[in-house]
Amino acid sequence: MFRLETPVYPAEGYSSRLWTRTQKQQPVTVEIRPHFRDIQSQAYFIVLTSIATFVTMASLASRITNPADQQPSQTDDAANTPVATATDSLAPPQEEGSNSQGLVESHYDVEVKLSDLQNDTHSPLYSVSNFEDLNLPQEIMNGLLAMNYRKPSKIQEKALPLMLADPPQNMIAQSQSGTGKTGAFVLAVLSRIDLSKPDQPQALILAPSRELARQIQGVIQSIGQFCTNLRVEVAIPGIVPRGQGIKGSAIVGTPGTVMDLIRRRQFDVSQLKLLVIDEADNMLDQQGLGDQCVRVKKMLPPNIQILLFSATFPDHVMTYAERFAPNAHQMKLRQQELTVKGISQMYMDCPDQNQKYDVLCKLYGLMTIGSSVIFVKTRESANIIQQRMEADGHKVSALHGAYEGVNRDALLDDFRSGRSKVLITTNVLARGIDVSSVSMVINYDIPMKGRGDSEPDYETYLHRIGRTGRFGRVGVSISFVYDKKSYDALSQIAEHFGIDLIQLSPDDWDETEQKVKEVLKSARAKPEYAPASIKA
Ligand SMILES: Nc1ncnc2c1ncn2[C@@H]1O[C@H](COP(=O)(O)OP(=O)(O)OP(=O)(O)O)[C@@H](O)[C@H]1O
Repeated sequence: MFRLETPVYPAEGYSSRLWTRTQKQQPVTVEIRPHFRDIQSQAYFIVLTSIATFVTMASLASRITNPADQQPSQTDDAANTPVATATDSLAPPQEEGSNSQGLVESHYDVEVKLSDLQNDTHSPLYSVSNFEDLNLPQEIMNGLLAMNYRKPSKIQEKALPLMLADPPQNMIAQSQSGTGKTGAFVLAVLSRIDLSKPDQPQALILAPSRELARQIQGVIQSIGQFCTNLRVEVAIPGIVPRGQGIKGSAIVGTPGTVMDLIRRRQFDVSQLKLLVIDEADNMLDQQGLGDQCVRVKKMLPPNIQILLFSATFPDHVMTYAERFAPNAHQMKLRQQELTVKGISQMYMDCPDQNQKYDVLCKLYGLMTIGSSVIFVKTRESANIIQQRMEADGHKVSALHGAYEGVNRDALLDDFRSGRSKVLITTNVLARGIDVSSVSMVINYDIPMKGRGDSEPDYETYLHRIGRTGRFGRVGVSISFVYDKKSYDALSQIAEHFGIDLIQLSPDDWDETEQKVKEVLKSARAKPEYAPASIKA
């Protein structure tokens, strides 16, 4: 039996399955039904198109994890629209000096032995094979070696043979955040392209933001560093001059820009063999970039192989994805398996909205143990919080869709390199960003969606917190609640994913510090990790 210490709310008359209302400031112990754990201990299954083959892969002994993001409409990635109150959607970049490498974080006291995790049958990083078994060309193997990728993760091991089989077949692949999906499709891209035609686009990768497109370009270049003549270009706003063709065997772009380039005949798609859509649920959602992706697809060769990747595929998008990528092999996760065990999910019960800022400032010391990302709802609040924190002597930067592309690139590069350690942002960076030093994610505003922000945005929550705990590392997420609405929303998110949330109190900073440090200084992301206070 598991227990959760809950906070409680000033507002009257509500209760949730995970948290129960009680008198203000009086924690109450709630029993969490074992049901969710049982469900979690199943999961991850592969559905092959004709025969549904279920492969039990993981038993998530404890839930200590994460979620996601959502998107606006029609525009490329919300860049260059300097609307102060606007919200942004997704995004991510390319990291310098991060990854693989025994997962030793230089900035703080965290060491994860990847080999242990990859031998744990319950881990999404587990695999039975080695890269040698995947019959990859030697130059790609050399690239993996240089990146210190010793063993494939589960998604890489399972998806790659299916993606590379001939005749090519479509693929819809889901795996938790930070488990190597990018590596998986990059290996497919590099294996499929003909390096003797470096200027001829053969693979197109679509991503929801310029940051993620740049990051993916970097991963292709890194894994493909020994592939002679490899040329990878990005198709993002402001990069390709008018009238000039985009040359490269692999093109990574945002859908709006790619669409424009094809229409203006700056992008020769005639020889494209492969279309990859990263963050595919968001990209295909008609509320987001779906329309643009459909238009792009219509302009591509009809027999192109389509690969769709994401950590989340809500049911309504999955139906659509199956139409977009017909007869696809599918690798799916069950709902209760979506969280990453290395992420300890906490929440702070703030006295009221105004005091959220004070709580944030008090957390600053913990945020700089590693690097941190603070997610807020609007560009305007990102700016305001940045200005206030700077005025109060803290070093923070802000990045959102109102900035010019080059500024966004520079801000993210600074964050990757550790020149800046605390980044305030909107959902534009919620998806895909891979910066291994990120040890803390703060949901200053709980992600909401729908008309009037009427419901929690489950996927965005998962993607946001997935900016930490990358590939077996540990991390902490802290979600701020301050009223009934935010409390209920987080409660629903916890229930949706079967998460045990850990409460932090703004009245006891010693305890808060101890709980956070206990996670960040732990030796590795143990599957069963949970602070003693919430253990059975
Ligand atoms: N086989 C591997 N061995 C070691 N490190 C790896 C391996 N595959 C990927 N990585 C590293 O793990 C980190 C996370 O990988 P990646 O960004 O591909 O995750 P993802 O599943 O695409 O995440 P997200 O859901 O956030 O998009 C990266 O730093 C990457 O370099």
